[in-house]
Amino acid sequence: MRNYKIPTLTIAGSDSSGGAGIQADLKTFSAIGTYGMSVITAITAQNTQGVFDVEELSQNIIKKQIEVVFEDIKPKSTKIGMVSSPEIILEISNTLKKYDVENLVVDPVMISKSGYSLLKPEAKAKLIKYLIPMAYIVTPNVPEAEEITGIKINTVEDMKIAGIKILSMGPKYVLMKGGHLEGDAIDLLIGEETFEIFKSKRLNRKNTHGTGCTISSAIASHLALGYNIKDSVKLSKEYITSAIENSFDIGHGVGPVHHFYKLDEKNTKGEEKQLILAE
Ligand SMILES: Nc1ncnc2c1ncn2[C@@H]1O[C@H](COP(=O)(O)OP(=O)(O)OP(=O)(O)O)[C@@H](O)[C@H]1O
Ligand SMILES: Cc1ncc(COP(=O)(O)O)c(N)n1
Repeated sequence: MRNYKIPTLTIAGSDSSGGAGIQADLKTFSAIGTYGMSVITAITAQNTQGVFDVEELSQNIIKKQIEVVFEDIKPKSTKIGMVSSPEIILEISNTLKKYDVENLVVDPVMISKSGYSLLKPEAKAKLIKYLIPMAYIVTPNVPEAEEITGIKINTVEDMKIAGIKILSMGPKYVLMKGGHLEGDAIDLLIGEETFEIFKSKRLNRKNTHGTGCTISSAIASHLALGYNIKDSVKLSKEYITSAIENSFDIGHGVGPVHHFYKLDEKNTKGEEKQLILAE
């Protein structure tokens, strides 16, 4: 059910090496089949080996990007990733409040896989106060959920307790991602009357740069295409599992996951299209 005319927006940081951030989000939107748009909050000088520098964009240009997008092409879903500072969070929250924002996915990005702090410590309280309550779904990983709730997470039961605490902060749903625990990769979808477990085998792969950005953008894409929350998470979990399974070595550090661009089943003459894979 791809629809290249369904607009989906990411508000996030740029990753110059293309594995995470805005670049991963736009690749995911295209692969799943929606029209991707972007509001850049910060530029990172980043590669597979780490984040080397960050420059935040001004509040003014962040606000203007959001305004001109919403006033021209209203997104069917919006995903928020790296937001960096308290001022940027306030600007995004105040600007989004002027619009009818559908399907807001908040990925509370804090620390990159390489250990660089992408959210200033003083911004955490603002993220909790302003962005989490606006969200349709929040997608924390284990360390992020620990930061947000103050609860230490070692087991799936702890994930559930922390997830329920985040739900009480105002979003409609929480997807607690268990990629950082040991054993199977277990994610929990928690809502007022919802509790679903999404489980996949843990894949032994080193190249997992951008997994969090990818699954949150996949959820945003599926919601925009009209899937309900459970199906959106189920299909997005399948997407990230296959993207990790096919992740590859590029650069000298932790490489990116692989985005599959599915072709539409039929071309305009109704013929089956052939996918040609390059070696
Ligand atoms: N080794 C793995 N094998 C299979 N699935 C995994 C693996 N690692 C992570 N996942 C899955 O990938 C998704 C992202 O989870 P993770 O907890 O890694 O997010 P994240 O830490 O936010 O990512 P990032 O480090 O990019 O910010 C989840 O669905 C998780 O279960
Ligand atoms: C701009 C930006 N946003 C998000 C991430 C998190 O992704 P990861 O944890 O895989 O490094 C990142 N590295 N860079």
